[in-house]
Amino acid sequence: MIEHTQAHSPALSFADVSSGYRGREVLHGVSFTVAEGEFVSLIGPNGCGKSTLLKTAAALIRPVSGSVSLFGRPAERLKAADRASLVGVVPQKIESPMAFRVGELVMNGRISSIGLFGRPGAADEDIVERAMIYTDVLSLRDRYFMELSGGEQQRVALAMVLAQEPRIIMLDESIAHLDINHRQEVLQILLNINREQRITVMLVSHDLTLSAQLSDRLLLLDNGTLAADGTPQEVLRPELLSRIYNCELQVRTDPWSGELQVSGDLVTGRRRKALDRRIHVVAGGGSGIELYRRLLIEGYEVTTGVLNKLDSDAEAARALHLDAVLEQPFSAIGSACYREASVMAGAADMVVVTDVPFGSGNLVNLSLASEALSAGKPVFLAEGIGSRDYTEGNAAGRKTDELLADGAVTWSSIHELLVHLQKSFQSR
Ligand SMILES: Nc1ncnc2c1ncn2[C@@H]1O[C@H](COP(=O)(O)OP(=O)(O)OP(=O)(O)O)[C@@H](O)[C@H]1O
Repeated sequence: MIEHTQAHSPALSFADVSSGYRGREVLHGVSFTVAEGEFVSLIGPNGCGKSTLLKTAAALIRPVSGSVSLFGRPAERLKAADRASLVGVVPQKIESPMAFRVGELVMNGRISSIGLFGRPGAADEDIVERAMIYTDVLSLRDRYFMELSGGEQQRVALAMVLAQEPRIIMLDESIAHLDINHRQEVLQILLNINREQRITVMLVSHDLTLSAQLSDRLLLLDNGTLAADGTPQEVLRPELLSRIYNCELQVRTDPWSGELQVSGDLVTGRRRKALDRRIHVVAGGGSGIELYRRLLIEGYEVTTGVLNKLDSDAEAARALHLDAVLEQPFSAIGSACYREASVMAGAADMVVVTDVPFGSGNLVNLSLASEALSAGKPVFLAEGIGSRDYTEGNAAGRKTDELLADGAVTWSSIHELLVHLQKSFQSR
């Protein structure tokens, strides 16, 4: 253990940290502290910045602004050996030179203590052996690391970090490849060293139920900002999770254990029943792709148009086998295509307008929404059409105001839209 760490400083502290990669800021002004001895899980959707946060915490990435400290010491000023005695990281992807055998690699965990050119003593050998026994990799000692399975590699990486004897261990989805037996064992090891030796643990996990079960506290990241920081009860709120993960999620309390369980809706029957619900989507410029995908996954029939040929939404509609009305490339929508789309939208149960920009060429598509409202069909408009209005005299904005006055409803995320659609169908 190194000297000079502050007695009562947090194990990890982020103060207004922005960080990322060359030309790409991923974390934006993140602040939190982790007390020594806490077990914290870092959760959030793919790409929200969890690994980047871990790398920044372990001083592998230097923040663009703000400061990171480990046990009261500025992370960027720590020497490599000091850092290794404070932080051990089990990464998501493990890279190791081909020629390393497992035993040598785990012994590498001791380098910060014995020095690069020092010889391991009996105590080091014992620590390494213990770490390998704990993680069940002793029998792999003479195998080459790169020849091991994903789960075996993860256990060796954990053995190396345990041999390092750091004061905080960070694991980046490191249990994802483990079978259930080894997963339980690894989690138990982490819990034991956390409870018995007050080693701080920070775990990145996509398993929200498991995170709640293990952790004192959860940090929820959303798009590089901290959306919530609190106990599992405080953070695992269905509305918050559904908004951030952009899908419908439920949180239940297990009546026997009192533990929180997070789940989504899955249709698990052998044959999914067609919903027999048709949505016409007014899109363009790529604004429809994600919506088409989500509506199809939810079981809706989807039609779309009028789009221009070669538009990315038109390409997506073709790839997804959607019925679509297509105008010539780079041309204003003509009356023949409009009439065709009007028939198509007339056959749908509801009309959805995406956050497509409107100009004089596609303004007429908004009339599909007016027609649907006149026919008594629900219409859902992406928020902010007025701010993407490139028509003369703000025609799209004015048309939107009319649609809203006539009963159209706005949506700001696909998840919110899906909830609207479901409610509308239920109330019909
Ligand atoms: N080396 C890199 N260079 C440039 N961009 C990167 C690099 N590593 C990650 N990114 C980008 O930074 C963003 C955040 O990535 P990060 O790996 O931190 O997310 P994550 O929350 O850990 O995701 P996941 O749950 O999918 O593992 C992503 O958009 C990713 O593409």
